[in-house]
Amino acid sequence: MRFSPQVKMVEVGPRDGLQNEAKPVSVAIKVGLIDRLTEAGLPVIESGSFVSPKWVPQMAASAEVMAAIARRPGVSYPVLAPNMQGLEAALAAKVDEVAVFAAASESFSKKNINCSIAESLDRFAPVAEKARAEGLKVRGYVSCVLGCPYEGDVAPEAVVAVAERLAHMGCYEISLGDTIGIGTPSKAQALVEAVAAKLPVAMLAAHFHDTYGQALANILAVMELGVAVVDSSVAGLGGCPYAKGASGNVASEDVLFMLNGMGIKTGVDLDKLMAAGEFIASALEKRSGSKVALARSGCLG
Ligand SMILES: CC(C)(COP(=O)([O-])OP(=O)([O-])OC[C@H]1O[C@@H](n2cnc3c(N)ncnc32)[C@H](O)[C@@H]1OP(=O)([O-])[O-])[C@@H](O)C(=O)NCCC(=O)NCCSC(=O)C[C@@](C)(O)CC(=O)[O-]
Repeated sequence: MRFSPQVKMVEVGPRDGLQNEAKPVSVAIKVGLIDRLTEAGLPVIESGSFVSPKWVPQMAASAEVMAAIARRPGVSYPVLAPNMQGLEAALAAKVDEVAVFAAASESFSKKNINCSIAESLDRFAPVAEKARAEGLKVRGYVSCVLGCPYEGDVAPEAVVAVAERLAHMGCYEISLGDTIGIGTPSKAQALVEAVAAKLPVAMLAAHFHDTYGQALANILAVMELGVAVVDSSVAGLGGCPYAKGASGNVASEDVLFMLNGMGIKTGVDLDKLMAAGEFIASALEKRSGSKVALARSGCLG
């Protein structure tokens, strides 16, 4: 199959990236980051998470963030909502999209959201129903699609079962999360083939962490099968609080550099994206996790 001529880049840095920061990140910095990402032309910017502040303190001020960002018409600013309480808070914050997040591994589900996979899906169904009734789009995540930090290998059938349930409850897109970044291209392709046997490939997003340096290769591998939605995190921010040692998502700058080089359209401006990456790396006093950013700043070689 030929690559899609256009890829939708879903920026998850302000949520997936920042949720893992040990030191508090101020609302002003989060807003500064999201506004710069909007300026860069990203069509979707996951901007917060209405989860328990005891579980993920870094996302506690998501309502303030949502109130302060400059929302550009046509751009979606989703937030995570694990239950009705989260959805009510998201509705009060006037979000346009929510994401529910399940796992393909029982142990991860328990550690991450304190319930079994089946319980989580039963909990998400009314959340999705109400969100859609309120006019919101609903996205579904499946974590641990290529491996689990507690259980090791995860069978593609386990992922397929969860992805189907999420699709049936009305999720318009299913994001396949390699939470610990352990997948390799042939495994990523086998997974997408298994899910795409049941759901349209146009519904699938690649959400690959870069722990083992495989993310870009895995993205390319699944793009060969028709995947045209890619989640990424500016400056390669993040990890997962419930997957120790997992590094951030693949860096958005690196994904965009690859797509630009292949002539694939995204609508995202690399220079402005790099400016957003520099802003957050400097605010966090960290070196960027993007190879492109390091190369451009002369830090490589
Ligand atoms: C799901 C729960 C809430 C269950 O947590 P629980 O303790 O089982 O919930 P509960 O219903 O028994 O409530 C306990 C307390 O939490 C409060 N609470 C309950 N719900 C909410 C809410 N929505 N917002 C605010 N507060 C909430 C509730 O009010 C109560 O407060 P208390 O009476 O003790 O003061 C908890 O486990 C949780 O918040 N987990 C969050 C986990 C998380 O955010 N993980 C990171 C995101 S997932 C991820 O990163 C993976 C992904 C998506 O990126 C894809 C990939 O890479 O794989």
